[in-house]
Amino acid sequence: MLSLELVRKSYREPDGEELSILDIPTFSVAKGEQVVLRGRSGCGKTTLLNCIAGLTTVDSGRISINGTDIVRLQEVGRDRFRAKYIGFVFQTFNLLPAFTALENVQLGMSFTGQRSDAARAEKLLQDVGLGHRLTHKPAALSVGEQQRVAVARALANQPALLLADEPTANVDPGHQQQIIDLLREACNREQVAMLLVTHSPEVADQFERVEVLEEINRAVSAA
Ligand SMILES: Nc1ncnc2c1ncn2[C@@H]1O[C@H](COP(=O)(O)OP(=O)(O)OP(=O)(O)O)[C@@H](O)[C@H]1O
Repeated sequence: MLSLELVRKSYREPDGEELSILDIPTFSVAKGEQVVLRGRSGCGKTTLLNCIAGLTTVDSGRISINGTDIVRLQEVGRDRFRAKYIGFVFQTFNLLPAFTALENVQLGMSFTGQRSDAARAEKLLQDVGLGHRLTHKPAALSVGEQQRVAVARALANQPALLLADEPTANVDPGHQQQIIDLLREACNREQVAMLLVTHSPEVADQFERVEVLEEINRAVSAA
């Protein structure tokens, strides 16, 4: 469902130098497959997720999701595609502070153009154990609860691909496993493919497929 071919991404340094971050000959994830992505700090994991989500443009290459090469889409088309097919759980949650937990999840739906479905949003929040926190705003939620809202929001549009960037990094150890279990259950239930970045060996050990970015990325191995 996800396949990358000859994907290159570099950043321009303040001194004008080009810094090559990604040079990936090939990488793919099958429908419903759950893959962990590891690698040293700064090797390009977040950059890769952002490229796959179309949040960052690549220099060249092909990123195909369900048969559509998102690199070839114009910005508006890419935004629509992302809203429809991709769920993203960020390390820092990125919840909208002025909106309640329920509204944050509903907003995840409205971006896709589908009618905002309060019943589904409520069910998603119940599934992550927050049925009693629907009308609370992020500031009134604990860090672990905020991350659970973010998980529910990422699933709101019934994505085909879930990208999770260190979703347990800011959560205490007691809640880490809960977040991982929630993500895995949701992916199993809805046949969602997942690419999960984590630094935690305990988390990585729970997955059948663990990829190390340095091993699939020529830019890093050459550095
Ligand atoms: N917008 C940007 N402009 C210039 N350099 C950037 C930009 N974003 C990231 N970088 C650099 O690209 C490299 C890869 O960053 P990235 O955030 O993808 O790494 P990472 O593997 O996710 O790191 P970590 O595990 O610490 O989160 C780093 O050296 C970073 O400083």
